[in-house]
Amino acid sequence: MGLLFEFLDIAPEIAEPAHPEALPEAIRDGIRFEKVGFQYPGSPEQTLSDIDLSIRPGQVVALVGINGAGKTTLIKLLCRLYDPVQGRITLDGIDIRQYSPEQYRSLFSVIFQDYSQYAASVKENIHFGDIASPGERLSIMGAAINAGADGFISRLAQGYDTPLTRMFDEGHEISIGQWQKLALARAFLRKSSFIILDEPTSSLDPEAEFEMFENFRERISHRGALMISHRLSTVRMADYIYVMDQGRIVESGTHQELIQKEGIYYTLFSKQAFHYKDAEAWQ
Ligand SMILES: Nc1ncnc2c1ncn2[C@@H]1O[C@H](COP(=O)(O)OP(=O)(O)OP(=O)(O)O)[C@@H](O)[C@H]1O
Repeated sequence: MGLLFEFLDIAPEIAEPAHPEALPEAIRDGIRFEKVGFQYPGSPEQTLSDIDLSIRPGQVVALVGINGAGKTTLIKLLCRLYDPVQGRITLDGIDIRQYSPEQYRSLFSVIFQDYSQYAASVKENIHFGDIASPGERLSIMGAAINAGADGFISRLAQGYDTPLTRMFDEGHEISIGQWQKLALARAFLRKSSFIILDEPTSSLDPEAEFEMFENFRERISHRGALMISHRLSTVRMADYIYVMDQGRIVESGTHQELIQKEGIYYTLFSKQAFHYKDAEAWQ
């Protein structure tokens, strides 16, 4: 089933439309959530309410909020692992329930916090999960460069052929941050239209995080990106930020707009900004 399901062992019932729409060849407007509500089957309460959100091609969108706010649930609906109970989600104006679920999901590369680590070579760790045909694949090295992984890979004794983990006699252990970069390279390798990152930088030190997101917008090119992060330094480089609380979007805007508002976003990140000692964080 590809990269998307690497991390998810759930497969709820999702209906296949009788006459599916063809996916757009090039995405123009992107994804829109329109007044979306959701309740997990068997759950007594609504997990998402009244969600309005959009992700356009080439745009980096961030989702922030305290634990349990509903961020991962929103991603599950975005990737059509569940359908809304109210409202709708559209891709270029068409309800996503009108597309074949499998084709629709192929638009997404998702990296969750507990991304996979394969006891295999660096090269194999990047191209596992690639469901595109060989002719369609971007080069493994290109994807690694895009993910900021090429530097450490080229310093390994056998470069891209280096076996990873000590399960091999000559296997190398790499750091969590380096595994994270390989997961990002895996996402870049696929010709997906959207990259979804759920806490992508939790294990990265500030320097590695800076490398990973330096010129990120240019590196995603025409793709749309949605990231969940608890780190101000990651979130503030997004084009647009949604703040969630108890299943609702309670604030949205650019970093600057949200700081000026002095609301929930401001409160969430004020302690972190103090640690950054970085005046820019507040601009
Ligand atoms: N499969 C499920 N069935 C029922 N309730 C669920 C399920 N998964 C999550 N929930 C509930 O939905 C709410 C939102 O959870 P979700 O994981 O979307 O939050 P989150 O904002 O991503 O949190 P975190 O920052 O901790 O990852 C929580 O109250 C959670 O307990």
